Parts: sequence; C-alpha cells; structure tokens
Amino acid sequence: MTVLEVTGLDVHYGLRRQRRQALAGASLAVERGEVVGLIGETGSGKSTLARAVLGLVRPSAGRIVIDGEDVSGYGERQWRSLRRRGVVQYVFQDPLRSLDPDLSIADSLVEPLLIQGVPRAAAEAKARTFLAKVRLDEELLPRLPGELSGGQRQRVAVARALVTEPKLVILDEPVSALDAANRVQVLEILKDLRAAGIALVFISHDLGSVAGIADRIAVLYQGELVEVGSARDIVVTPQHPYTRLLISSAPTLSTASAGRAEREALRALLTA
Ligand SMILES: Nc1ncnc2c1ncn2[C@@H]1O[C@H](COP(=O)(O)OP(=O)(O)OP(=O)(O)O)[C@@H](O)[C@H]1O
Repeated sequence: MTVLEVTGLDVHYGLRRQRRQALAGASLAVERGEVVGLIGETGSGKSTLARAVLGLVRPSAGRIVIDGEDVSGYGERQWRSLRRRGVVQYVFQDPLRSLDPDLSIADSLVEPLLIQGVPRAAAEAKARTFLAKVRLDEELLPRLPGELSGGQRQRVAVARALVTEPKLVILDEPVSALDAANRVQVLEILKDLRAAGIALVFISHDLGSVAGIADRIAVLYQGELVEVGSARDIVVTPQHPYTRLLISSAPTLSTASAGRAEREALRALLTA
C-alpha cells in the first residue's frame, strides 16, 4: 500500500525578483513499511520536500497524496486537522526543536494524544508504552528535555512522533547530532518501526548513514530527484554522475569513520 505519493512537485521561495525554485518536478512514492533515504547536499531541497509533505510550504505545482488522501489543494485549516490526526509525523535533527523545553517528557508524550481527544489515563499509559519502545526508562517521565542526554532526547522525540501511530514519519538528519553509540541505538529503533509497518523517510546529506537502513534511496540534486533506486543499486551501480560523486565522497562508505554496526550493515548490503 502506498503511504505517500508525490508527483511533479515544484516549490518556489520568495517573490518576484527574489523568487527561486527549491524543488523542480519531484516525484516519489513511499510504500507501507518502507524506509526511503532522501539524500543530497546542503540546499538541495531535502527539507523543502519534507515541509511540503507536512503542509508547511505550499507547492506551486504537483500533487501530494498521503495515505490515499489527496492533500494538494488543502488550505491551512485542513492541514492543521491532518497534522492533528497525526498521520504524518516529523523528527528534527535537533531534538530540542521537536520537544518543548518547558514540558516534562511525560507531558511531551501525552500532549499529542490529548489533542486527539484520548482520555488522560489512556494517554499516560500509551506514553509509557512508547517510552519503552524507544528503550528508555520510566524514571525519565517527570524530567525536562534539558535534563536528558542528546541521545535520550532524540529517542523521546522519536517516541513523541510515534504516539499518534502515524502512517509516515519523516526524520530530518535524526542521528547526525548523536555519538556513535546513540546513533546505533536510534537506527535499531527505526528498524523496529519498519517491522511494525510504518513508512519512514530518512533525510541525510550523508549517503553512508542511510545506506545501511534504507530500502530505497532517492538522490536530490539542486531541487531535482536525479536518481531513485534500491539502496544496493544506488551504492553499487550509481547511474547519475552526482550519485557517483556522493558515493566516492561518503565518509562512512569508505568505512574509516563508520561505527562497527554501520560497517556491518554496509558490508551486508554490498554483499547481498
Ligand atoms: N524559507 C525559505 N526562504 C527562501 N529560501 C529558502 C527557504 N528555505 C529554503 N530555502 C532555499 O531553498 C533551497 C533548498 O533548501 P532546503 O532547506 O530544502 O535544503 P536542504 O537540502 O534541506 O539543505 P540542508 O541539508 O542544509 O538542510 C536552498 O537554496 C535554500 O536556500
């Protein structure tokens, strides 16, 4: 089942003389339980594509269908209602942007459920379940985000994105701010999500950090999706010159700076 279908998406920023195109004719489909890595250098349009799918920027052309619902013509009210239903969730690179610094971890997890109309007791029970899913201890519930480590915070941000049981989660550089041990843990959690049938779009500027987890990889270059293929094909037989350049310059693909788990995942991929 297709969870996200983006067709011919154009996004422009600015007006008149300042107007410039950030996305040009982007088309991409993401299936249930699939992990799609979206890679490209800084400014290539990765976050713009994510923002368009969340209704945070309005495309100038193209179609977006989320879980069978054509949202292309939605106005602000309809987008807000879609976001409230929690069908699509977003995790930022910096968990402090995904979490309100003044809300306890418990409240951060319970809030999206209360907005959906879930009774408080049921919401609190669910918050505990999802904290366990990201392998965190319940003793963290009363704390503020500032009282957690970066890795713990990112896992709370993932748990918060999950409580509404979304069909699609977009993760924008979710592990780049983490150290190697935390990166591996978050990647393991993401693999659990895939097994649970959630579709993931994993954004990164580094091919090496998505190659081990993505089923398919989409390569953005100057606002255009220049190549989309299985992770293995992209890594082993890249077609577009820009993809080839990314492969040759991906630090974790040359294994020197990759963690052990990443190296193993890559080796498995390359020998599959
Ligand atoms: N709010 C905005 N107003 C004007 N231009 C913008 C805005 N946001 C992004 N852009 C421009 O659109 C292009 C794509 O930006 P985008 O943030 O999508 O890139 P990215 O691939 O996510 O980059 P990064 O890896 O640095 O986050 C860039 O040229 C950027 O300068």
